[in-house]
Amino acid sequence: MIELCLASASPRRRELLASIGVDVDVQPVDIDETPLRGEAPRDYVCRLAREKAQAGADLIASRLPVLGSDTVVVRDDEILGKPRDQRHAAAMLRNLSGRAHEVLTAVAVTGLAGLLETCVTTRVSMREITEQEIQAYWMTGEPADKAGGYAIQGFAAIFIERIEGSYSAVVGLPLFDTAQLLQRQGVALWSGALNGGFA
Ligand SMILES: Cc1cn([C@H]2C[C@H](O)[C@@H](COP(=O)(O)OP(=O)(O)OP(=O)(O)O)O2)c(=O)[nH]c1=O
Repeated sequence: MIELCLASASPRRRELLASIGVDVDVQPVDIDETPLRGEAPRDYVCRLAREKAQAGADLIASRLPVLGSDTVVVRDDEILGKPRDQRHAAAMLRNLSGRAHEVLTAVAVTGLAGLLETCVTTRVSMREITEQEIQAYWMTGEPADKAGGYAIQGFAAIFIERIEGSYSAVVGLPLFDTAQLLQRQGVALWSGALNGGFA
């Protein structure tokens, strides 16, 4: 039974939810993703997750809970979203090469319990990446639709030395924290966890 609407075009988010037993109706939304002047990265991702969830709720006819989410890479307080083109992607990877950065993923869920939200920070350490690797990586097609221009779940795994935090959050949805929000909204997870935690 479908118990959740996913306000997202991201196949990763749909697959991550399926992995904990949550099938969704998909309702992509189109919101303005321009940061506000002086907006802190954390405030920005939280606002976008909320706006996606609310835009989804406004579009659907049913009263299903609606989940919106946003992921950004942050380096020295600068928000790195999706690359505009190859040059931009290369510049992002040069900036991340040989250092640690943070990945922020916010999740918001509308429902009977009101609008619930959370934001998860994961620290990702990358080894140094050569110019040749940067150019070759673009050709894989992977960077184009990913925050920071890389995919930890893909070829970029060979660049990532260590993470501290949530792997699933880097891929697009922190599963532990998301499960807690969904249970508070009464959404059933895999069958053994129907009423887990917050019943
Ligand atoms: C850092 C990183 C990001 N990503 C993805 C997660 C997000 O899908 C994407 C960041 O863009 P988002 O704007 O968060 O999401 P989206 O445009 O894919 O989907 P929607 O707005 O419709 O919900 O980057 C990875 O898949 N792997 C990674 O290692």
